[in-house]
Amino acid sequence: MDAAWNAGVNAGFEDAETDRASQASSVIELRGLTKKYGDFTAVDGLDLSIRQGEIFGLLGPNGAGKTTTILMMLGLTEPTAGSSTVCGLDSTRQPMQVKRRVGYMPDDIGFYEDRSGLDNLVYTARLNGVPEKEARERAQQLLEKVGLAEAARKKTGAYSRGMRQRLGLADVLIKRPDVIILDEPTLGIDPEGVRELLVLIREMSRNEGLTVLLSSHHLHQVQQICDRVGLFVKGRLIASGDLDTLSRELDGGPTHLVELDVAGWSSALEETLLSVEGVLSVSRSEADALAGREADALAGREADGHGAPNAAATVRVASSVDLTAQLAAAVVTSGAALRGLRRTRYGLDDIYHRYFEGGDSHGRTH
Ligand SMILES: Nc1ncnc2c1ncn2[C@@H]1O[C@H](COP(=O)(O)OP(=O)(O)OP(=O)(O)O)[C@@H](O)[C@H]1O
Repeated sequence: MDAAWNAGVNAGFEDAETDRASQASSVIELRGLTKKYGDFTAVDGLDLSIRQGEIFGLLGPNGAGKTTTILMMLGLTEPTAGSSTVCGLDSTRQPMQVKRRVGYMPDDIGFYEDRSGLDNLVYTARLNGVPEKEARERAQQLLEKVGLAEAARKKTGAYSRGMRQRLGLADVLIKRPDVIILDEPTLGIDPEGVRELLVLIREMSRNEGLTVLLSSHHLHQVQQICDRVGLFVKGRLIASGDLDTLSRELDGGPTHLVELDVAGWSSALEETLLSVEGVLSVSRSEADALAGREADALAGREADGHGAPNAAATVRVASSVDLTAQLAAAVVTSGAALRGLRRTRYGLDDIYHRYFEGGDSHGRTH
């Protein structure tokens, strides 16, 4: 675990030149940003640049310091040290100006429950100085965009969680911000609702050049829409970059995964696969391993380490180079049958698991 933590890289800032180039177009610039509560350091010397139009995922477990970071960026809490600049404005000294340029959607977004979605949006627009007529027009357009046109006149108290989140997105967009900050935007929404909301966020960012900072502890969601991800643990950014960069930079870590459906799986074959040069780990999927044990038990076999001669298994082989051909050859030469083969990308969840939980991909099913 410690080694992994110490190996923490900041792939977004490999050298000073890249750093300067990113600063030139960066919309969010955090330098040595630190927040202490008494002796406790919630955010510890955070350096981060986010470029215009980028969707950046701040990914970390509960209590990592994501919300505290966001509050400092918005000027809602003062840093103990360091600086936060958003759209060229100092978050601490110019919080009102920052607020005008940034749309913030907290995880517990609140609306006037006895007013309609439309009225809530118009109210927010008016608060932000948008004239009444324009506010109504823009509210209607946004409701259309987020798929709430039909519920526009319904009281928000009767909205589902997913509808509230979509209204929340419209609410942060109504003042035409340059940046939107979404804190756990998909909390409590069903999978289909999550997918729709993420697609919407991405579309809006792409169409309107919006810079998006999305805080989440949901790996798959971040992976789906973010251009770059920062892994945030115990107040520190231990790595940042796109997925390929992260995979490459987290030194020695696996970057390739091959999934093999094998008939005739045995521990001898497992050894053979492990001995292929470049293989870092071989694991059976959990569901598959259970099914295998059941099959062995039904066949009256003891778990003697040799497995069942005809056992079907799906195994995941991780490596730092592409070994697809070698692995297929190893299975076939061993006398087992290769029923299927899939190359999968080494995912953010694998990286997350390795860094945040100190594990490896052993026995994982996705
Ligand atoms: N006002 C405060 N006083 C003392 N400690 C605080 C305060 N606010 C936050 N913390 C602590 O700082 C740490 C970071 O909290 P923060 O809410 O920023 O984390 P987070 O990554 O957003 O987590 P979550 O996903 O659970 O919201 C936590 O340990 C939290 O208990």
